[in-house]
Parts: sequence; structure tokens; C-alpha cells
Amino acid sequence: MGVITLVMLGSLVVLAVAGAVLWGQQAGRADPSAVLRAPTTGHPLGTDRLGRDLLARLLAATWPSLLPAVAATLLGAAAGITLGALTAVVDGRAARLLGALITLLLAFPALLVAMFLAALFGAGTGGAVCALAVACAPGFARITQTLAAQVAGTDFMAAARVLGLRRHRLLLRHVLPHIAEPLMLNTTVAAGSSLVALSGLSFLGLGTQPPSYDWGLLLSQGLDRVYTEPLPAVAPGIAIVYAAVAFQLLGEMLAGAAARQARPHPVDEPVAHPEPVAHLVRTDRPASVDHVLEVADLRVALPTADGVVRPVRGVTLALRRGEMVGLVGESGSGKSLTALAIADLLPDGARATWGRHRFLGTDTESLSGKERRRQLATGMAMVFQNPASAFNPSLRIGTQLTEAVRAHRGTPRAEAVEQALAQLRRVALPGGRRLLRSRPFQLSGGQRQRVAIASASMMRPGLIIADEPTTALDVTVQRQIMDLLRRIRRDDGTAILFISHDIALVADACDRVLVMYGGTIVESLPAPELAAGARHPYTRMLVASVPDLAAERDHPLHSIEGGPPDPSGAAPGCPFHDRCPHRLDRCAVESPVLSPLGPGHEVACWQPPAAAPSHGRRENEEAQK
Ligand SMILES: Nc1ncnc2c1ncn2[C@@H]1O[C@H](COP(=O)(O)OP(=O)(O)OP(=O)(O)O)[C@@H](O)[C@H]1O
Repeated sequence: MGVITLVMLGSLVVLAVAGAVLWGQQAGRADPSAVLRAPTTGHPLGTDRLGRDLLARLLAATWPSLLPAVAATLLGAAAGITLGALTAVVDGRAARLLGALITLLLAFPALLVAMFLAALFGAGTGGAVCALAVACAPGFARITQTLAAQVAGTDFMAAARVLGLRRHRLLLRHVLPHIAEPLMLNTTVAAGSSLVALSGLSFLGLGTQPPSYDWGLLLSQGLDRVYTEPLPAVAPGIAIVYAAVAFQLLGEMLAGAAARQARPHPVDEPVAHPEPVAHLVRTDRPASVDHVLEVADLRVALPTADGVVRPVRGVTLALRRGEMVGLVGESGSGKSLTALAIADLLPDGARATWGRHRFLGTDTESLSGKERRRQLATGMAMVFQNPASAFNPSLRIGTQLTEAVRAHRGTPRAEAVEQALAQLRRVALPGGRRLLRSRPFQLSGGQRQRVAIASASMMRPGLIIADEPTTALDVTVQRQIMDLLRRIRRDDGTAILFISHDIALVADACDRVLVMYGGTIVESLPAPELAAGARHPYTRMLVASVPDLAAERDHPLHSIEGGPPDPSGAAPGCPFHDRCPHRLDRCAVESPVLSPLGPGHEVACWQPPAAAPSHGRRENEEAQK
């Protein structure tokens, strides 16, 4: 197919370039003695009503037929792609308006729009090109919108937003490169359709006007005598189909080539032992500010088809410089939404309210939108669960690693590359510049997560939110990732909010543990106390649910009976009361707040049961009974 396509396209290019030079004069030469001749050896396609050679005219018309078609396609593509891609980077309301506009424009058949506009702009090649560009733009906008929507929800876009990149940068660096391939294929195929449409306009007298001519006009002129001499009409028709098929095949060929290129070429596996790097000390944060993040009474409301849900209902937490805090809780307890609210990455329509929100010593309420974005971009980073989706697959690793320091600190490219190389050494990734030149799909999951951590620490942020960063990795790699996080917080003094389901891992790696249930923090305690010192019945049952290798094989695994609380958040009382073996009457009506129990230990329970070594398991058994 490649050979056929290249031969067809090559012949068109040669004809387009040489046609006018070789046959232009002959095509314009009238011969009153030979008007409307049938095909002969001298005139293989016959002559027209002025005695001009039709084959010469057909060949000379290649350029005037192809150029407007390509121009109309490119203009339409540029307008449509811009419109469609904007939907991925503007805010929810504007995106919905743009989407509605695209749908409205698509409601009108493209060819009818083109004909209407061509008549409006005035018959001629220029008018036809503009008309067709406008008519095909909505199609491009819709396909771009669909492709961009897939990109808009990805982790790498969220990461890019956390970096505080401006809209045009998001558009040019993240959205468009990622969707360029299908758009290119679409544009190529659309060029063929544009050629047919433009020929149609010329055929109807709305496009190219005599004395200029293109294949559409030749077809129209040949049609007058199609029943006596079919060739003068059929030949331009064949030329149009030939060129349209060539464009179509080019699209197919590019698609095939792109699919082949997408096959991964693995690069070296990581070495097991991280190389030591120079101790990195943060200097840009005031030493007096002990708390990196303080959040009080965070609430998140989300509109759904069944009404508003309130998955986060008054979360209060604080992280000190260099502190690693684990956030645990069953699925749906609101951990990720809490993290997303802190990073200003909540989904469209979600609303977060705060009693207090201080980040890096500044009250975020006092900042303008721009200042807030900048503060988040330079002071906070996120590491997501799935390292495969955390990077833009169409950009090289080096571009993604250096993006934030170049955008926010104005660091020159060479210096940013050196910093990226230092970070890669720090996360024990070999390959140096070769790795920077590779693309995300060329790396293994563990390598990608290391690069994600390197990327997160490029700006030396005050806080890294790691949302289940080890869940998608095998246990050996999990350990290496945990070691890296520990090193970063030790070397840079970065606070880490570590969200996980792995209670044993959290107890081992973190300083403090926050236990979340039903959208609230129900207990906050030092990590070493988690196993034996937890006081909230939920925490104790959660700890008891961790499978124990020493347990009897015949013994059923412990689980917490019952289901999560009502997502609307309308139910009064403690969210855990209907699953709690220690519930009191007041638990069903009054909601307890976090109250101090001991040093660094707070619990939200009206009557926390006394700590006992085998506590949770017994409670689980009681609850299950
Ligand atoms: N965009 C959304 N629209 C509606 N509900 C949502 C949306 N995102 C999350 N939720 C709901 O909010 C609740 C909390 O979700 P969240 O992702 O924060 O839980 P989680 O504790 O992080 O769970 P997991 O551990 O499984 O990731 C869940 O019930 C979830 O279904």
C-alpha cells in the first residue's frame, strides 16, 4: 500500500508542479478550426468549445485543483482543532459552552453550509476555499473535542495543572501533541473530501470561475455532451477520484506507520541501589513556618444524577515540614477527593469549602487565582497511583521533567536538563540523557514511578501528595519507591501526604496516620501506635482486618461488616455508628469531633474503648456475630 500511495502522490506532485509549465500554453491555446472535437490521437480527450486541448487542460488543472483543497482543509483544521482543543483547557462552564457551539455548528450539513457561504462570499476560488474551511471546521472541532476530553481527565494533565502551566502551554505542550497523530490522519483524509467538495462547488458554478479552471469546472463543461462524448466529463471525474484516493491512502499509510512506531523499545532496567547525591537543602521557605499545610473543616460537594453527594465532610489536618503522614481508610472514604481538593484539582462541578486553608504559611483565601496557581505549582507536587497515565505519552521524559522549572523559574534549558539528570541519579535511574530522550511507554512501571517522583521533586516542593503511589507496583519496587520518598523528605524537608490502603506499609513508613471514614478524619495518631494504641473502633477493626501470615488457614479473614455511610451526608450522628460494636444512643444523633486523647493522638468518638493488644479482632468478631 505504501508503494502504491507514494506512486499516486508522486504523480500528483509532479503533475501539480510541472503541469502548468509543460501544458499551460497548450491548454490555453484556442483553435477555432477544431472546436468540440471527439478524442483523436492529437487530442486524446478531444477539445472544448474554443478548440482547446482537453488533456492539456486536465493536466494543467492539477495545481489549481489540489492547492485550494489543501488550503481549505488546513484552514478548517486550524480553526476546528483550536476550538475543540480549547474545551480541554478552559474551565467547566466555558468548556460546556464551547461544546454546545460545536454541536450547534455540526447540526448543519457541511456541504450545504459550504454552498451557502460560497454564494455569500461571492463565486470564485477564494470564496469557495473560505466557505469550505468554515464548513469543515466543526467536524475537526468535534473530533478534537472528543480526543481532548480523553486527555483532559488524565493524570498527566492533572500533574501539568498542578505545575501551574498556563492554558496556551497546556494546549500546545500537552493536549495537541498528544492528539496530533489522529488529527493528522483526519486532516489527510479530509483533504480528499475537500477536493471532492471544491470540485462540486466549481461544478455548480460557485467555485473557480472562467477563464480559470479546475477539475470541477472541466467536469461541468464536459457534462454538456456526456451522452455523445463521455470522455471529457469522465476524465476530470477520474482525476478527482484518483487524487481523493491518494489522500485517503496517505492517511492509511500514516496510521500504519504510527501504529508500528508505538511498539515499545524497552530501555535499561533500574539498578537496585540508589546512588547517593549531594544533600539538597531548601532555602526558599521561611524557617519559622512549621506547618506546611493546615486544613480545617474541608468539605467537598459533588453534583450527581441522584442529587448532591458530600464525600468529604469536615476534614481537618496539618502537616509539618519533613513529616510523612499516612491517610488510610476504606475505598470511598474520601481520601482522593481530599487530596484533589488540597491540590485544587477537583472535577468539574465539585465545590470545596474550607474553614481554614493555609499552605506554606499563606492563607490561600488571601491569594488571587494566579498567585494560588503559582503557589501550588512551585510548592506542591502529586504522585499518582498509575505511573502509566501520569505522563503525557507523546512527550519525551526530558521535556516533562524540565517543564516546571523552565516555566516557573525561567531556568535555561541546559541547566534544567542538568537538574533533571541529577534527579534521575537521585531516584537511581540509569540512562542519563538517553532516558531523557525516551518516551514514557519505553519505561517499565517502576521506572515510570521513579521518574514521577523525580519530576515531583524537581521544584523541591514543600508538599508531595502521593495517592497510592505503590499500588500498581510489585512489592520489591514498592520498597524502592518508599525508600525514595523517605529520602526526599529527609533531604529536602518535603512533607508527604501518603494515601494508601496498605495499613502495614503506612504504619512502617509514616510518622503519623490519619484514619478517614465517611468523609471525616476519625482518628489521628502516631504511626507506631497504630497496631496497639488505636482507640477509634473503626481504626481498630481496620487494623484487625490486615491479613496475618501467622493466622490459622481455616480461620475466616476478618472484615468490617456493613457498608459505607449515606453519600449525601444527610444522616446525623457518627458516620460509623451503625457498624460500631460500642455505639451509644447519642452516636446516632450527635456527631463527635476530633478530641485529644494523648500526645499526638486525637479521636472522634464519644466513648473510645480502652486500648488492648487484641482489641480490633475481638471487636470484628463481635460485630460479625
Ligand atoms: N466525580 C465524582 N462524582 C461523583 N462522585 C464521586 C466523584 N469522585 C468521587 N466520588 C465519590 O466520592 C466518594 C469518595 O471518593 P474518593 O475517590 O475520594 O474515595 P477514596 O477514599 O480515595 O477511595 P479509593 O481508596 O477507592 O481511591 C466515593 O463514594 C466516590 O464514589
